[in-house]
Formats: sequence, C-alpha cells, structure tokens
Amino acid sequence: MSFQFDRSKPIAIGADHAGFEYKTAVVAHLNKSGFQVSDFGTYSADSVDYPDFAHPTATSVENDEAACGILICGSANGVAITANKHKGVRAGLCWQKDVAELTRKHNNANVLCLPARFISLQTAIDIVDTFLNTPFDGGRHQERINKILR
Ligand SMILES: O=C(CO)[C@H](O)[C@H](O)[C@H](O)COP(=O)(O)O
Repeated sequence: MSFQFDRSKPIAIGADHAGFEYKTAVVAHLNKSGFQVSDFGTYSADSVDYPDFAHPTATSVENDEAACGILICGSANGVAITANKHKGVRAGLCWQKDVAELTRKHNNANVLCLPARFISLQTAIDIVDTFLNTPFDGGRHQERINKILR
C-alpha cells in the first residue's frame, strides 16, 4: 500500500507530556520516511495541558494546511475528544494496527490518536505506518460519514 494523503503537505503532529517521548520517535520515523512534519509540540516532558497541543494540530488539518494529523497523549482520549471538535476532522483512537486500518477504511479518519501509556513504541510506529498507507473504502461508509456532519 502507498501513502494515502497529500504528500505535498506536511503531517501535523502534537502531544502532551505523556506523549512527548513517542512524538519524538514518530517525528524521527516520519522524517526518515521522507515526510515533511509540522510539530506543534509539546517539546519537553514537563506537565502540560493536551488541548493546547491538540487544537493547533487539528486546526492545521481542518484548514487543509496539513495532509493529516497525529496526536499522542497518555490514553489518547483527551486529544481525540479535542480534535473531534474541529469541523472536518475525523480523529480515530487506535491501539493496534487493525483498528488503525478500520478507521481509515470505514471512517476516512484524517487524525490518528495514539495512547502512549498503553502501547509500545514499536506498536505506535506500526500503527502510524498502517494509518498513513490504508485507503478509504468509500461506498456505504461515505454515506455514514455524511450523516456525521449535521
Ligand atoms: O487526557 C488524557 C486522559 O485521557 C491523557 O491521557 C493525558 O495524557 C493525561 O490525562 C495526563 O495525566 P497526568 O496525570 O497529568 O500525567
């Protein structure tokens, strides 16, 4: 499978302190894979508030400035709740590759949320690769997505 997003735009990424270590590793992985990355922070392990990093990351996806987004916090719930407040953002919380595949195939998710305190770093990297390279199935799934946008 190949990259499913606009390669001319960066991948936006953000995390709170609980996701900082994994964000650092994911950014390195993306750079090594040849992707542009917009890193919205946080930039240390000092305690911070996840909305302060989830909002700008989701905004860049909402405004079509980023190809897609990746958000990382302890459970991924906080960043997912925040990102899904943004129009046109479909943020999927993924803890294994199969879930990442399905949120792309069925939900056409454009933001991936990773629970750093519940998965290994290698699992997180594998989920990122699956998310970026899985196409949306369309069809009946598009009809359902259309119903989200009341
Ligand atoms: O929002 C969250 C909970 O769903 C994230 O997991 C945060 O990373 C977590 O709340 C941070 O907790 P901490 O005790 O302040 O490190």
